[in-house]
Amino acid sequence: MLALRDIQFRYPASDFQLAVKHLEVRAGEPLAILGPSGGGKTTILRLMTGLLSPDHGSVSCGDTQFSQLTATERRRFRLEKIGLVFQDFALLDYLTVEENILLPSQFQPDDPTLRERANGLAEQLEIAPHWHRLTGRLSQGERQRVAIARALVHRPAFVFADEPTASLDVRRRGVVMDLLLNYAREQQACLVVVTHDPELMPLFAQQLRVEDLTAA
Ligand SMILES: Nc1ncnc2c1ncn2[C@@H]1O[C@H](COP(=O)(O)OP(=O)(O)OP(=O)(O)O)[C@@H](O)[C@H]1O
Repeated sequence: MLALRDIQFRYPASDFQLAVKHLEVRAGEPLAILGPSGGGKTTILRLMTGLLSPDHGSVSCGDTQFSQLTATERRRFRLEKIGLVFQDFALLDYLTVEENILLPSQFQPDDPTLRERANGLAEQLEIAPHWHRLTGRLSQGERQRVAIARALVHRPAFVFADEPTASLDVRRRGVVMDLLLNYAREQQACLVVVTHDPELMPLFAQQLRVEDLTAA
């Protein structure tokens, strides 16, 4: 379970602030984060993943509370337990699709099934034909799907995706959402998705509107 308690956050030298009294995301009960541009969706995702630290309150992923970890321990926790799809994908564009998908899992204990799983995800996400191409030479939609494969390949217990369908056509939006939701259900993972897409709302057990957080 992901839990946020009594969170207050403000960027240094900025008026923007967030407050979250209490929020829980359980396995199998995916959360959608909604709100206007600049409303704080990415900020709350960064708080949930330990990339930002709140000024007050606690964020826990399972038994792990980020504030009790050193910076190195947080990085390791993210590598092992979290799958993160960034809004700008955060790919290394001088590497191939294969290298981008498998890179984060290089730092984990040897898992002989990883390559097979990476191949399977590439097939499902329809990026297998690009396997040996540099991601810098792919379209935005193709790059977005590489980022999704990379986020899921190591079977993380927590998955966070920032507008993971923003660059995709309608059919592939469906493919990606099915993949994320099925993954969360089958692996009993916690899933949080930032989205602007109202059509996706019925797919989520919970919804969080950032407008409700900034007023506090
Ligand atoms: N590093 C930063 N320092 C100061 N202010 C920031 C920083 N990053 C974001 N902000 C501000 O915080 C607010 C929330 O930004 P955030 O990126 O969380 O919004 P968002 O809802 O994800 O927006 P979008 O839908 O456009 O991606 C914005 O007003 C933004 O300008």
